[in-house]
Amino acid sequence: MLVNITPEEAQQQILNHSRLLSEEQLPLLEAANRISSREIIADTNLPPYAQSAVDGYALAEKPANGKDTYWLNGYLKANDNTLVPIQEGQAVGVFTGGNIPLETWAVVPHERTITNNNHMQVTEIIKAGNNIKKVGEDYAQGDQLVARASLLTPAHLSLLAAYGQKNVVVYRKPQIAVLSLSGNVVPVDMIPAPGQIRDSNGPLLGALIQKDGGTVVSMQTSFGKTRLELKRWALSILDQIDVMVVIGGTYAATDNEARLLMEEIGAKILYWGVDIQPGSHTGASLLDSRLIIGLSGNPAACAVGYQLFVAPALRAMQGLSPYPKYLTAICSNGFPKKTGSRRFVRGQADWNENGLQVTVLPGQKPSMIRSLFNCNALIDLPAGSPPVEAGSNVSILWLDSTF
Ligand SMILES: Nc1nc2c(c(=O)[nH]1)N[C@H]1C(S)=C(S)[C@@H](COP(=O)(O)OP(=O)(O)OC[C@H]3O[C@@H](n4cnc5c(N)ncnc54)[C@H](O)[C@@H]3O)O[C@H]1N2
Ligand code: MOO
Repeated sequence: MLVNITPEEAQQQILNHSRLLSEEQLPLLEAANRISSREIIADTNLPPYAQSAVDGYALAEKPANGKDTYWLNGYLKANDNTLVPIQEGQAVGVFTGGNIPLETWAVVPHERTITNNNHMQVTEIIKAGNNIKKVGEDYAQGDQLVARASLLTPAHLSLLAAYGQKNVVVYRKPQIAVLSLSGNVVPVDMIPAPGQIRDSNGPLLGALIQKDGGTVVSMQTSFGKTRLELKRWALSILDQIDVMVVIGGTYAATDNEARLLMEEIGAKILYWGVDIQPGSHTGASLLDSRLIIGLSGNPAACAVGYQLFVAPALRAMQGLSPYPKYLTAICSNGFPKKTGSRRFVRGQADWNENGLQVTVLPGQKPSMIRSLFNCNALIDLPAGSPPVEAGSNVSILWLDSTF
């Protein structure tokens, strides 16, 4: 077992055991915000035929001197056969998105023409190819429509619909169980006695897990449960889940509830203790190839631990790049404390005319929830850093799933 390691070493341990999930096929609309598990290649051109971009007239050739009169040879409806080439001196009426005759030189919008019985005169200069949507100008046969492991956006859904894909194959959602193990934590619907607090970390993680594409299969507190009941619950839920997150009970040297529970159910401890603040009391284990991740109980420690250790696992399991982006930002208000261990300070990052700025949010004690509001970045301060002066550069992790 590794002890008191760096967050990068802990992430590596977790990623070593974050298996890519199996696939499922979903109707197109249900696939929004899911991760494609296959590359999709265009089997035809888009558009498949040359089409008109306007309601107007397809011309056989360039108008003489920029203006000319054509013989108007009827109208092509959107689904009419267009294999008949347009004849010299002719114009054919066409519709937006509809087919155009073979060998059309350009299409002129009807408001740039004057028609008189079977004659049509072009009133403005146009150029070759004007208002023609060329075959494959959007996507050509063989182009990549969706890369494997892409987050399916509204643009993807639109493109897949244009290609007639009613269903999409995606990675299934990671299934997660959350257990709050802290002795003084009670469920949300209970009135806490003196010394007790409500489980606020469970819902925090539940919401983050859903943002990161997971499903919360079960959320429990240890309140009122015997050790044996907790053990039975953990073992019974195991075959329904991919990851178990255990909150709290991670610290005490001899009475470490989280580690004891993991060991009692037969999990192999991968590491315990990570050299960071907040959230140093954190560890992970493996049971039947499932990860059990233990996070510190203090709310901000639990939140930081989720971003550093749980979110990367969920991303990796769905085929996404596990790591959040590291960026350099100007710290607009500074941070007054020097650091002992490496510290992850909650911040709000945004761009303005001076570049990327980050503001240290109020309420930085690990026991407080306040710093999670508006937090979209973790400021990564190295161990032994002096206080951060306002206006200096800091390194930030740009969070994918904000609080
Ligand atoms: N002598 C020492 N005492 C403590 C140390 C230390 O190094 N030496 N570290 C402190 C730090 S930092 C933390 S973090 C906690 C870690 O404790 P645990 O992970 O064992 O967590 P618990 O004791 O179970 O809980 C701590 C605290 O967190 C709150 N909590 C826990 N679960 C929840 C929940 N589901 N929702 C909301 N809040 C929760 C609660 O206030 C607990 O009292 O140890 C310190 N002590
Ligand atoms: O895990 Mo504690 O800060 O280190 O809250």
